Amino acid sequence: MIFIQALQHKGAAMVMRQVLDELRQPAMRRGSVRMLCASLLAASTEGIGFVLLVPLLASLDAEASNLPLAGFASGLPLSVLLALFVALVGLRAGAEVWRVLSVQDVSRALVDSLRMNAVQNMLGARWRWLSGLREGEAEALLVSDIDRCAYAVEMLATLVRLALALAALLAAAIVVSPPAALVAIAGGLFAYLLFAPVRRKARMIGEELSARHDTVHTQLSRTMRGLRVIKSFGKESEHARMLENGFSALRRTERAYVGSSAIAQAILQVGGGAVTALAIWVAVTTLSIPLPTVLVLTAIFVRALPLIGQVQAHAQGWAHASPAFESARKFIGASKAHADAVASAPAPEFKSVLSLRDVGVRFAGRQGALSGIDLDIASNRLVVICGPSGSGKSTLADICSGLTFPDSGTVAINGIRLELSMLCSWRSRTAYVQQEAVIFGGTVRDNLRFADAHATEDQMWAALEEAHAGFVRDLPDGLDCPVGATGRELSGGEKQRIALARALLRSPDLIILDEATSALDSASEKAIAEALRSMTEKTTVIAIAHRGILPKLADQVIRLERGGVVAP
Ligand SMILES: Nc1ncnc2c1ncn2[C@@H]1O[C@H](COP(=O)(O)OP(=O)(O)OP(=O)(O)O)[C@@H](O)[C@H]1O
Repeated sequence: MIFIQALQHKGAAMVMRQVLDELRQPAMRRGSVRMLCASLLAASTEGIGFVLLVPLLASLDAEASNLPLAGFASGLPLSVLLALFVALVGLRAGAEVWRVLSVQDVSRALVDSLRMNAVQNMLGARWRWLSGLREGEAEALLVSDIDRCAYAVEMLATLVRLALALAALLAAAIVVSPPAALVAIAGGLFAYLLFAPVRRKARMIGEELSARHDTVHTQLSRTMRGLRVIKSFGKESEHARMLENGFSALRRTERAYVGSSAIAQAILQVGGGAVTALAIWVAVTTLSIPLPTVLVLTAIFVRALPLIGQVQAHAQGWAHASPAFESARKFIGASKAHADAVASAPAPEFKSVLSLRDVGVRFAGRQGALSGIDLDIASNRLVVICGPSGSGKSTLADICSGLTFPDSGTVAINGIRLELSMLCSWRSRTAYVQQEAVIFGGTVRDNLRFADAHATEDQMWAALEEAHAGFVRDLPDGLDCPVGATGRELSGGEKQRIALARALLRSPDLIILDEATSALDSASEKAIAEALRSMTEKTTVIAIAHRGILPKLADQVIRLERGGVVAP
């Protein structure tokens, strides 16, 4: 019955299967078994404790010696019976501690495993799929959704414990008086069915709460990303109002959720109380059960009532948190379905020419981003790609760098066709610098070593000089100056120059710059453009640039319009 309730929301059976699949993994199997054993131990001690009440009453009252179980443990002095009782309570308390710790271990292990699974599959997915992810989608999933999975497991584990405890109490009631226990079961089932609409409403509010959480998360991450634009457009108060509306809608739903949970619990308590009263009335008036038995039964039912209330609360908690499993599994499944090509073959060194023949790229549900591209890019040249926004420049750069594999046509290096299996190897021969230069936390040195873990101090300074990033010498601690999120905030131009130095340290065959000089002043841009020109002695440079000095210095200018090459 408990699980029927827990499984009532849409697709819940599938989610339950997914959770059980996760719990069967070797890292969690032992913890899950420990969790189950502790729950069984706690539940059975509870049931035995109540059954022990019968000989306890029998030892106190001569009338109680007629009870069905009075003979059990007869002859034992009161002190021994009480000591047994205390031992059982102690055992139950110990089992509960063991259970809580096991649940923590399992839920944390599950979160770590899900998160690592999601991260690894995401990092291993094709760029084309990654670039199409909704803004903030992966972060929301990796941080909050996966944390909600731990909560769902805790809810489920508690539901199991409650189910076992209720089963033990029911077994105790059956041992004490089977007819009265049957009346209570029938009454309980009736009350359960009667209050189904209340539970349904509580579940719907739980689902609405999940949706509101997602909305607030998305609004917050969009605001954080757009702070500069919000401020420059003077939209601070408008945005604050939008967030306030989101927060208050969340609060209202949270209140409704708490209220509906409390009401559902209160109704369950009242219904349970009525069922208990009915069972006692039937026991005394119709079944003529002796008063001491009725007392023990009452104690059992009174203990069971709050447990039923807890079942309701935890089933709601599970219904609220378990959809996070579906999201996590869907994300992992999608990343796997878009897994990058396996790196099984080496790509040739770029010695003479990179050729594209009739290359086409089409994103799902869109017109082709590129079509019929025929190009030859000779090695050790400075090549500029230009064209209007959306004409396919970044897509072409992604094809050249091996981040994207064309849907049609071929790419060849020195006449050797680039196969899907060579893509990873080819990528390792290229370096990419994007417009929004990415600087990781840590020091300048850490950022440079990202490209080459064994780069020497001299190599790092040479790359920095070549990228016109001499300003690093003036930073406090130079190469060891903390930068990025954990340290000094660098300007857009400074970041671009460090990103360029990092790319150079990789000694690539091909270096691709996607508007990577856009944040520089004209003097720095000129200096870097000249540096790029001289870099062609050892590498090939492809730069996406709309204007400025780069197209003038280029050996080859490729102009794109609507996904096709046109005359420059
Ligand atoms: N991951 C994606 N999913 C769907 N469509 C995409 C994706 N990436 C690019 N596109 C679409 O492909 C077309 C070419 O995009 P691309 O980014 O290559 O153009 P671009 O010339 O670099 O544009 P811009 O100069 O504005 O950066 C555009 O219509 C774009 O919307």
